[in-house]
Amino acid sequence: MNAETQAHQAQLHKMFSRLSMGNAERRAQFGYSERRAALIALRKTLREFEGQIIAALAQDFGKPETEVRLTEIMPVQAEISHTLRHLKRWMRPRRAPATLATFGTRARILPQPKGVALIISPWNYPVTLALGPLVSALAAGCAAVIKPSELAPASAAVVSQIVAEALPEDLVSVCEGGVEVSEALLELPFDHIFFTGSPRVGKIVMGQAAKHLTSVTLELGGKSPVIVGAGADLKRAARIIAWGKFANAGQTCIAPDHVFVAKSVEARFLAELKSAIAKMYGRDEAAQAASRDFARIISPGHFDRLSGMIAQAETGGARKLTGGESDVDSRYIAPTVLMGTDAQMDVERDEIFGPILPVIPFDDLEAVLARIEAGPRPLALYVFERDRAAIDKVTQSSISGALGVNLTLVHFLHLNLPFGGIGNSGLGAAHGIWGFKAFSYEKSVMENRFAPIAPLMPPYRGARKKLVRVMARVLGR
Ligand SMILES: NC(=O)c1ccc[n+]([C@@H]2O[C@H](COP(=O)([O-])OP(=O)(O)OC[C@H]3O[C@@H](n4cnc5c(N)ncnc54)[C@H](O)[C@@H]3O)[C@@H](O)[C@H]2O)c1
Repeated sequence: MNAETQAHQAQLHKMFSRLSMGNAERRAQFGYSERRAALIALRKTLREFEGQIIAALAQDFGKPETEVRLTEIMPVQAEISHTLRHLKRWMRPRRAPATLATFGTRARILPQPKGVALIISPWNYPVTLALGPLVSALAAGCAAVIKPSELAPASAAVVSQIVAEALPEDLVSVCEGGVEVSEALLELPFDHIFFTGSPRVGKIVMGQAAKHLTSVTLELGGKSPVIVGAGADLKRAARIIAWGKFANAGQTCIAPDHVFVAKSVEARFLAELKSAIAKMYGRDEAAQAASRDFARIISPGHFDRLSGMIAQAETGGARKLTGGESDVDSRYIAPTVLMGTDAQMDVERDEIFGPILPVIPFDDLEAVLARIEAGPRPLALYVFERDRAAIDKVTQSSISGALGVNLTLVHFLHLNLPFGGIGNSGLGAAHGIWGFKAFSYEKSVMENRFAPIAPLMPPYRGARKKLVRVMARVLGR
């Protein structure tokens, strides 16, 4: 470890100590009114920084202004408003009725802040995925350290400014920087880690958390399949799938990764898909490249990875329905639909996380469900159908973080639903009360009023022995 790294680590240590030393005081003083005030301050500052947020995301990866408003600013505002409406109820201790064995006691469940939380966020929605979890942390009464992604540095700087402006530094700190900052932070004994990112790094985070037995929420990624059944409204399905895929240039954790389409409607679906893309982003290659509504790829590394996926698929015999054009300087990859891909190609094996959509025809829904079952658990699974029996079949027989029927993406906005994955796509959940619970510990508090405890104590002889035997029999029933 060099001197600079050592100095940096000492600095992080100091920051962590400052935050965690205030834990007991914070529990006593960061009550409903104070949490409410912090959330209102965050909402106000977010509004004041709208212009800077839009500029930062344009700089980081050409994210269109309207998409920024819709997916970076509005979701955080909505999370704050929802929390303000419900926080008092979430914080209230819940009465736990006595059971037969605990007759004579009074009990309640008291949600308490876990302490100091670490929020590690990715680059693809750099504001929403840093400040959204922060809303839940503050609601729960935690202090927090945010580590934004180094791949979206302008957005990370704005997140840092917003936090510094809205909240005291002994409550929330932002640590900008790369993997080394994340690694140094993961050495510290945080009380909860909320990680959003890839399954690969999620495993590292969980491994590091295990060293301190720190609890984790893991919001991960993976391949989210779409099933377009023979009974789907194809025009509507095509538009909704194209939007879900190509928003943020496909760099969305719950973006449709690939489409399975019933063979009987494949040709009509592909025609509708082509026309939906043309309608949204432009009729020809030049118009699409000039579209102000289509984002760029985050980094040269990801640009190369995605270009490699297209090249490998084409070499292996896949055909393009539309797209495939790219420009390395601006990191532009056109909305691309591929047909004739196979299971050996990277595009069918790895999470795509870019504007490439393989469309795979099927004869047998059972076989599609078996293939999904055989792979890692998806974060989202989408089905487009009008036939209720087919929808029910997919709903009952599949496991995924969420199931969207005749929609893509918008379940992220439903704050009365838990948002999270299972297995490879994550652990735990975010949003609304589930976000609050992620950062809270539910403490059992039990008071003795007139519980008959004395007869349970030794020496076990005579009448007492008999009584305990009868009690054990009755209570064990
Ligand atoms: N479930 C969700 O809500 C959700 C949302 C957005 C993105 N994602 C997923 O995130 C991924 C894309 O984001 P990304 O590329 O920023 O993910 P990533 O896992 O590469 O990085 C996420 C964060 O982890 C840090 N990090 C990277 N390597 C690390 C290491 N070795 N040790 C410690 N920290 C490290 C990064 O600095 C960054 O802040 C995709 O897989 C996507 O599906 C999931």
